[in-house]
Amino acid sequence: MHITVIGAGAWGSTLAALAAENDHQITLWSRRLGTPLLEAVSQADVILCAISMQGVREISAQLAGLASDVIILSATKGLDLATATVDTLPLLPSQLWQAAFPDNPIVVLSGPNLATEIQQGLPAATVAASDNLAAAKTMQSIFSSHRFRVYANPDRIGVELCGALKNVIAIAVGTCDGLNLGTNAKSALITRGLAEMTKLGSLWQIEFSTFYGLAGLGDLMATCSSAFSRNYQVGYALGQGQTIEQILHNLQGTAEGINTTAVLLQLANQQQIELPIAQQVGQLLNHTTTPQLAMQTLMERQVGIEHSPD
Ligand SMILES: NC(=O)C1=CN([C@@H]2O[C@H](COP(=O)(O)OP(=O)(O)OC[C@H]3O[C@@H](n4cnc5c(N)ncnc54)[C@H](O)[C@@H]3O)[C@@H](O)[C@H]2O)C=CC1
Ligand SMILES: O=C(CO)COP(=O)(O)O
Repeated sequence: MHITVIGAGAWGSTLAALAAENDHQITLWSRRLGTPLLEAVSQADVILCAISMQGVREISAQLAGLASDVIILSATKGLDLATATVDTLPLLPSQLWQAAFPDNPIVVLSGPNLATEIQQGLPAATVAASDNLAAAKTMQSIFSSHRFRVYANPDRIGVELCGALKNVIAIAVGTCDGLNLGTNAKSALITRGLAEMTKLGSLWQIEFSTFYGLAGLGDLMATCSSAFSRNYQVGYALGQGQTIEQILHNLQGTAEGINTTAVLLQLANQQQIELPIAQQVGQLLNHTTTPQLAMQTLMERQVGIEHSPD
């Protein structure tokens, strides 16, 4: 098949290499290359979008007149700040694609997939999620190999939401590690982070089981335990006392959790819900708390019942 990969960053180039290993024809497009976007997609059977969240709306608007059988595969992990209004939930990247191309099959690729490890040839598994199961299975056949296992899943929105939310928790867990607070604290934060993710998921009416799959718990574990994760790196450096400005100056690549935190804080405000971890991450990023105080605030919250929805 002919696959046009939009975005030649860490993830786009890694996915392009996986598909090329399976003898698919690849066109890699990046805004830096100067090739017209419409020319890059003119032969495509599949358009794989692996750019940062901030570019998805703009790029999807630039692509007009696609044949309705072109599959759109979204690999971005974020939430759209512009669509978080009082009456609507913020849109996920695949929903922006669906709005631009209502007749095309849309698939989301998400899972514990640190690009650096995959580039090193290490094994990994992921999820291709779509309400169009045939399209999800096509993605399985394009990307699966002895070192990359692709599971199909019908819960596109749930899988995609997990990928966006875990980045916020990874910033918190990175901060905890940067402060050297130990394994018990880290485990507590990951587990309560998963509870915060499922609480948010109920707004989208997401299947509980999705949170316990590769895109949920799987990706949460990977992102919260690896120094390759940019979100974890942001948190770790905050915990070590750096400012967000210093961190962003040195960061290689995108840490989507920063913008996703801003979207979640807006959502928490609109829906009048408490998101204890995201709220502390937001304050850290806005310089209105310190790493030590953020962790202390989480520890000193009123204790409650473990599996209560609040
Ligand atoms: N690196 C990883 O391990 C993984 C990353 N992801 C997700 O993939 C997405 C991209 O991540 P990376 O490739 O790692 O980031 P990166 O920072 O390496 O690359 C981002 C790419 O997006 C492009 N881009 C940004 N804004 C754009 C715009 N307005 N118009 C056109 N292109 C634009 C950049 O030119 C660059 O090619 C993120 O949403 C990330 O969460 C998902 C799974 C794994
Ligand atoms: O999503 C990822 C791993 O699955 C990559 O995480 P970072 O964006 O934090 O590097």
